Amino acid sequence: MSALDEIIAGVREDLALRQATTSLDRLKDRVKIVDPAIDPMPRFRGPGVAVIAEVKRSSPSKGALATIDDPAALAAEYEAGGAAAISVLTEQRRFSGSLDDLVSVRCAVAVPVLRKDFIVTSYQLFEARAAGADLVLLIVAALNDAELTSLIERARSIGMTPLVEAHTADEVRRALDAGADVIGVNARNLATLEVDPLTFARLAPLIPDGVVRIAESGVRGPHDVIELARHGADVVLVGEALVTGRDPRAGVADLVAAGAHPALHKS
Ligand SMILES: O=P(O)(O)OC[C@@H](O)[C@@H](O)c1c[nH]c2ccccc12
Repeated sequence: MSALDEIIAGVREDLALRQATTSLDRLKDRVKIVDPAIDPMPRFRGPGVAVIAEVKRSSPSKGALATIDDPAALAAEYEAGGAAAISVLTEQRRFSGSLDDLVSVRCAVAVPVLRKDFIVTSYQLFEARAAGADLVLLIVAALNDAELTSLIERARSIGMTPLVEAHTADEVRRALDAGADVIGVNARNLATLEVDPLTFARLAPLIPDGVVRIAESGVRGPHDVIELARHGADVVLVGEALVTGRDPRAGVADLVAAGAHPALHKS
């Protein structure tokens, strides 16, 4: 089994437990009363490189990264540093996250919040929206074409923006065919968990102008942001470097400053 298959098997078990205690109808009722989702597009398409800062305690490849007792406080620091959005890992077994983390973060910041998880059914989309998420991650490698198309449409129908993640040229093509307008190029191969830093440069030319290009994983600092911007990144998504760094607010501010450099004018 690939690393991704193993993670998804665990996700499905945890999902079955939640489905047994909270009905879809109950989630739908909650979705009707939460604040409407915030549109991240103006921030993503604005000048400079937008930074999505991630609340990430651990990962299958690196193990424990940071304790993060107060995800809301961390998110507030990210926002103060200029983050355009906050990503919250909600997967429990490998990433030590939860939907409760997302709820706390949503209450603490005004910027859009991304549910970062392994979404395989529309139930998880309603959970995300009920918890206040504005964006959801959809991983092409975890879904067939029909599932991908229907999850994109369903996410939009309840106001959320789908961030569709690809790691290969074929996955970029599948994302575009399914109607994605925000594509995350993950430098990490989720089957082997290895990072190839050149992935974004290789795949970005396959993503047409008008579709938001997000570079995900392995971004260590301002230098990488400049390099990714040169290859057409509109947004960078950063976890490890920020949660293991000394000052999350300054860490985000440094990335934002690097991406705002006038020599990097976006078309
Ligand atoms: O911690 P990093 O290397 O900055 O990476 C962040 C983010 O890209 C990574 O957490 C991620 C990208 N795609 C995912 C899918 C599921 C879980 C996690 C991820």
